[in-house]
Amino acid sequence: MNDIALQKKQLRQQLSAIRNSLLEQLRLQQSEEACKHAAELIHMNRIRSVLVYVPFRSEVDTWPLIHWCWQHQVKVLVPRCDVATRAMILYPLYNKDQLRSGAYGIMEPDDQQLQPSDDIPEAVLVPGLAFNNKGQRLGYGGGYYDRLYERLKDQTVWIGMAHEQQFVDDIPVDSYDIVLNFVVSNKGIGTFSIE
Ligand SMILES: Nc1nc2c(c(=O)[nH]1)N(C=O)[C@@H](CNc1ccc(C(=O)N[C@@H](CCC(=O)O)C(=O)O)cc1)CN2
Ligand SMILES: Nc1ncnc2c1ncn2[C@@H]1O[C@H](COP(=O)(O)OP(=O)(O)OP(=O)(O)O)[C@@H](O)[C@H]1O
Repeated sequence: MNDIALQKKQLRQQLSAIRNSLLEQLRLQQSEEACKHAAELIHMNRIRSVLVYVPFRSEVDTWPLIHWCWQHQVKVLVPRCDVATRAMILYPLYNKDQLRSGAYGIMEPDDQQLQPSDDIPEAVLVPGLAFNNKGQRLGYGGGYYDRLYERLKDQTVWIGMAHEQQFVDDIPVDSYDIVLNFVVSNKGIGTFSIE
């Protein structure tokens, strides 16, 4: 394992422990606040479609934002993992019943009920373990969002979703890692690298 890979692994362990230690009530309250800020950002930028992750483990809970999007005619897309190629396939989601348990135990679009979409979302909400104020981010190591980044890069707005406890100064990065345009947390909206 190279140096950066090792550093990523250590930071993952450290930050999963921090995120998992947040009490449920605090996590939900912070998620509500982060979703409110994300909705402001979507509204201000007149974004009409968003790729939203379905939360698992102790991630920022995105359900309040999904409901907000449905109420405000913002199209919601959710990803399904193709584990063999580590690609994500995007599906429009209209209600909760269109999800079923999928790869890694994450709720995914049920392909018996839904058709994949070729739509390019105008924004992508990115989950993660650690974020910093340069727009860098550390995920679980599957490279799923990095591959999507390679595919969509400048065609969409990249928004990290964080609990305030997930901010760190330095994140080890490789050349293929996402650079986020915004990181939204319960504390508000952080902006980076906007051309
Ligand atoms: N809600 C949500 N959906 C998502 C992601 C995410 O981070 N959050 N992903 C973002 O990419 C993808 C799933 N990626 C994942 C990658 C690895 C593991 C996982 O369980 N990894 C093991 C460690 C494996 C190892 O170190 O070899 C673990 O954490 O125990 C889970 C999800 C796609 N969907
Ligand atoms: N664009 C890409 N094309 C092919 N492989 C890639 C690409 N981006 C990343 N990878 C591979 O994916 C693996 C995981 O990368 P990394 O550790 O940065 O994941 P991560 O960003 O934490 O995970 P995720 O995006 O799933 O949350 C690495 O082995 C890397 O080589």
